[in-house]
Amino acid sequence: MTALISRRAGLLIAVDGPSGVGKSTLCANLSTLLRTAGLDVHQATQPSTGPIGALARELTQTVAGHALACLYAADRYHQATTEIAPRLAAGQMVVTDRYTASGMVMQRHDGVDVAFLDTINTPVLEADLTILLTGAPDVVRARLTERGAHNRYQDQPDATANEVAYFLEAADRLAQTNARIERIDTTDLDAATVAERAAAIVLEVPLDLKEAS
Ligand SMILES: Nc1ncnc2c1ncn2[C@@H]1O[C@H](COP(=O)(O)OP(=O)(O)OP(=O)(O)O)[C@@H](O)[C@H]1O
Ligand SMILES: Cc1cn([C@H]2C[C@H](O)[C@@H](COP(=O)(O)O)O2)c(=O)[nH]c1=O
Repeated sequence: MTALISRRAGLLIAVDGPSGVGKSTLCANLSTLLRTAGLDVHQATQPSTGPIGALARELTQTVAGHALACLYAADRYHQATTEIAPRLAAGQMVVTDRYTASGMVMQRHDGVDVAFLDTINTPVLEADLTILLTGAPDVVRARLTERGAHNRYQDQPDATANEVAYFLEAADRLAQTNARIERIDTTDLDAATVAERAAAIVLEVPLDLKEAS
């Protein structure tokens, strides 16, 4: 897949996976470990903290389907050009909490078809590495329940099992585009161990990936 924005430096690391699996926890812990290792890390999140991201987050309760999918995709494109690409060009590593895979998955809950989601989520800026967190659905559900739902998707009892399956499918489709995906099964791992494994993976990403664009 051709990235439309050229990158001169820095790596884009996407952390993705089902709601409640531990993405935000990992992004915080991973960023700390990578900074300790001497890297200059910028933490991003999808939806972004910008105006389109705020709108997407707000409208998730009342808007559904194709319209919401396009709003999230618009936020991703805007964030790629205004927030992420400049950081990469300045030589920072960007760690993002959710990215393309979430776009390929989340509006499946609303019945949007996979081909449409894959098309609108063709990345304007491809992640150099996607770390997909997965886990047994009952374990992920328990984490989500303990933390509390953030929106209507997370309130649905069968959402977790569906998301676990949808993300694994999305990872397979991304892998077919030569995207680099690494899965971590978090079922039996504590948060510190997940972060250590993720940091080891990130630090092994070949630097020549930076030149791909
Ligand atoms: N490896 C782990 N083992 C056990 N609990 C964990 C682990 N990682 C995170 N948690 C806990 O699980 C809950 C959900 O974690 P977190 O908010 O990081 O998930 P998330 O994937 O970012 O969720 P969302 O997609 O809803 O934002 C939190 O209470 C967190 O402390
Ligand atoms: C990127 C993206 C996100 N969403 C939804 C999924 C979650 O319900 C929220 C983000 O909440 P979080 O608990 O802070 O992770 O946004 C989506 O529906 N589509 C997307 O592309």
